[in-house]
Amino acid sequence: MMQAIMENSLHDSVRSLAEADFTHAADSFANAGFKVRLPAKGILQVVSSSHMLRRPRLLLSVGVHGDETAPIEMLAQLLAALEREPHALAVDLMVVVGNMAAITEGKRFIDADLNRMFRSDRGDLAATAEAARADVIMRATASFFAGPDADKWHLDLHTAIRPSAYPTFAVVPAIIAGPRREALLGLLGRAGIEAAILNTKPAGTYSAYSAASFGAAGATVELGQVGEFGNNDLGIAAGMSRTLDHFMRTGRLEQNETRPRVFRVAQELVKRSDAFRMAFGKDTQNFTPLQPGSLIAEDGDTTYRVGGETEYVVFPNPDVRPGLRAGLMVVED
Ligand SMILES: O=C(O)CCC(=O)N[C@@H](CCC(=O)O)C(=O)O
Ligand SMILES: [Zn+2]
Repeated sequence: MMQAIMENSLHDSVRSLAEADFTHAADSFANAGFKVRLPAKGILQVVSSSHMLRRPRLLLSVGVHGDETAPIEMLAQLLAALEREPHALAVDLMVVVGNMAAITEGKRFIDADLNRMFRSDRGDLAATAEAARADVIMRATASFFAGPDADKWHLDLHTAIRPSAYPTFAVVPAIIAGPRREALLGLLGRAGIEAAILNTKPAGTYSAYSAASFGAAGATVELGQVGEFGNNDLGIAAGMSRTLDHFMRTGRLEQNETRPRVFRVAQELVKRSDAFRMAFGKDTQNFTPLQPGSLIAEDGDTTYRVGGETEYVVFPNPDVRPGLRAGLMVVED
């Protein structure tokens, strides 16, 4: 994969971020007077050195799944522009390149899905390579978000495996409520995110961890589909790129009336055994509607059926390990 990046002669900044090399960024922000920390490989923290300044804290993570490359390209461009004028940074910023080994291999994960490990109880995932990486990321996240009074944000940027009726959408931890949820939906709408799923089932994801542990307003954001470096349609991510650029340079969110279409999780499909079978193909596109009462999946004695209203299937994946989420069924909120 890295060789492919070289051959495509993509911009150096993409290669640096994909290889989690923050040397240039660290120098640039440090020379501009920021406190820069590199708590672990693939993690950069840039904070104001003035205690007087109360700035929003923004965490941007990419590559939590190694084959989801578009957000890496998008963020590399944003960081490269900021590095050229580092004084413009108006937020405290943390950048995480999630699963570096998987990025190098162009795979979703090496041993197991990193985005199910942001919790203390990992069951039989505890011995995987990704568990150690999750520990490192969680420690760095805790140090960045320490303290109760800051305005905290976390956008975990992904791409989806299959096509979607809404090419851009977000999964929003339902624990984010009230004005914080409104502000987050405003940010997502401004960024052109078409749908937002309110999720009450955290499933060990990174954005759910930041929300539950530190009160960060945030989401997992799907920006199009999985693709190789150099083959991504970054136009899909252009709205998010503009919105993040504005936020990082002003510390403020633009006013905005547009909101994503809001859904909420009606049921989580958990694969309990290798007998798990879905009633439709795993390439079924996200937000495909299923009629009330229809069969969703069978798993030994367990049968999943649509409830009393139309449900839409999101992330259908029967290939996950037993014990993990094999899909979400969502309804209009
Ligand atoms: O397209 C798929 O099936 C998976 C895309 C993806 O990685 N989605 C995230 C969503 C995380 C969340 O629910 O907040 C994931 O499954 O980890
Ligand atoms: Zn992902």
